[in-house]
Amino acid sequence: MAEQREMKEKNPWHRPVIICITVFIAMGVITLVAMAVVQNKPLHQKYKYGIVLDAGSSHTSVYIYEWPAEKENNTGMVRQTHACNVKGKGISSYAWNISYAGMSLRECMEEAKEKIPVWRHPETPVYLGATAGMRLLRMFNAAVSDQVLSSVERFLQTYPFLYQGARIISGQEEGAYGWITVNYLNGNFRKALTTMGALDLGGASTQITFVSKQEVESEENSMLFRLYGNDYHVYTHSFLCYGKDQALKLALAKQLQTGESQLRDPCFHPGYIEQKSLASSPCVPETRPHDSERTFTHTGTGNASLCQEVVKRIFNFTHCPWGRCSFNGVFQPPVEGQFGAFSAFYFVMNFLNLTSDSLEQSKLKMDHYCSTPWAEIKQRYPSVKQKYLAEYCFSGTYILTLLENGYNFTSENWKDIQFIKKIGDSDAGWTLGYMLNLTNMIPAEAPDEPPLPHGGYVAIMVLFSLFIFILFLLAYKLFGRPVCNANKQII
Ligand SMILES: O=P(O)(O)OP(=O)(O)OP(=O)(O)OC[C@H]1O[C@@H](n2cnc3c(O)ncnc32)[C@H](O)[C@@H]1O
Ligand SMILES: [Ca+2]
Repeated sequence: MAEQREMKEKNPWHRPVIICITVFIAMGVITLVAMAVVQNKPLHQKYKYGIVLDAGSSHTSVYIYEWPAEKENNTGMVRQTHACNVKGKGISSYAWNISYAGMSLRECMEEAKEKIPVWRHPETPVYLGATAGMRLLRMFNAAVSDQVLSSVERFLQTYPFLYQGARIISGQEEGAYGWITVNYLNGNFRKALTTMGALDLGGASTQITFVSKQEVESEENSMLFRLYGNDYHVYTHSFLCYGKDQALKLALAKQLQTGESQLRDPCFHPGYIEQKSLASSPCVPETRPHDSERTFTHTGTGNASLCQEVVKRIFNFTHCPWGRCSFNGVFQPPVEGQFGAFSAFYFVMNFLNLTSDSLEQSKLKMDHYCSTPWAEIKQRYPSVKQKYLAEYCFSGTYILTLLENGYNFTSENWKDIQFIKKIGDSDAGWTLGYMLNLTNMIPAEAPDEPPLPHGGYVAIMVLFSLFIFILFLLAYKLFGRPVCNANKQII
């Protein structure tokens, strides 16, 4: 019994004071950890929004982007939350029906109003950028292109958003913003990784943009960006009239040069026959404004190698005033690194199932595809829009020729081209880069970041608190003598 009492007296856990102290320490540790968690927990996510309208030559798309409000200046935070395709053709097609240009955007803008919380509307910027279709219209008739822009401007101003302007962006901007988009979405700027080039094929123009270690001989093709503390010397060029719709017009015009009204075309399937007219375009010298439209009977013969010969004729590979050129006398350093190829590069290569083939395999597949009778193609793909379907043989051949003979990709570096539509949730294209630039969301210098991420900070707090607690207990066990015990002995 006496032994038991002695053990009880020696065992500090039986004393209320010790129990109280221990409970207080435990509560202190819990409070410390809880405070660290609460203090550093991200606040309830509040998002900000931005709207960009891509007024392309073939159609307009409305993109909504969002980013956490409190992380406005952190890169990698902006993502696309919604995309809406405007019904009908691009705004340049309203040249003779101007008042409807703005109205055509109604459905998609109403959708944007619903998707973005009402209280954010007044601070949500809206930008409209028009590309090659409007560049061509401006060349064709500058007054009319101004009126079309005014029509969309007036319409967009009727919305409760923060209207930031509607303008025709330059080919250089289009290329550069596409490059910014793909590298931003891949996190290449943030991590200071090697960047990837961007290839965009639209309806009326095409862009090539990449970082080159070699000197860019022509000033108009050279751009310097300082992003996130690093300098990027970028080569970019936009070929107006070399989008896939205008390239087809160029190819038809070349073949129709002989003045015949019958066109036997190797770029269309055997059995394909249509009455067509070559609508006027500033891209095709033979059909300058006011020329009467040329009507002809378009018959397919389906031969990919002959088609490639036709396509090659729309490029000038001989004239080059620089050290080296792509085509039409345009300077281009040798392609280097990985490339992301999007828009029609993706639509067409994806349809033809060529996104992971070698250059040689792709050519063989094109031979087979182009020679397939039109009736069989229609039967095989009943749900595909007939205009696209009829043109895939031409478009595929055009893409292979543009990449190999135009930009000088080879069998060796063909695998460096990735045909992409989206990166994460966001479409590859110039719009995101445009908005990031106009809202200053990619800083020139890397902002200071906390040395530890939130999770790491909390984990370290917890571990240290536990460590101190255990140390305290150990110290007590080894050296501690309760004060009340000593008092008892004196009495
Ligand atoms: O950049 P610009 O030249 O102004 O043109 P755009 O912005 O209107 O051009 P897109 O990238 O939207 O489309 C490029 C072309 O691809 C066509 N296209 C779109 N979807 C397609 C699909 O699924 N299959 C084949 N072609 C398609 C479209 O009609 C255009 O001719
Ligand atoms: Ca485009």
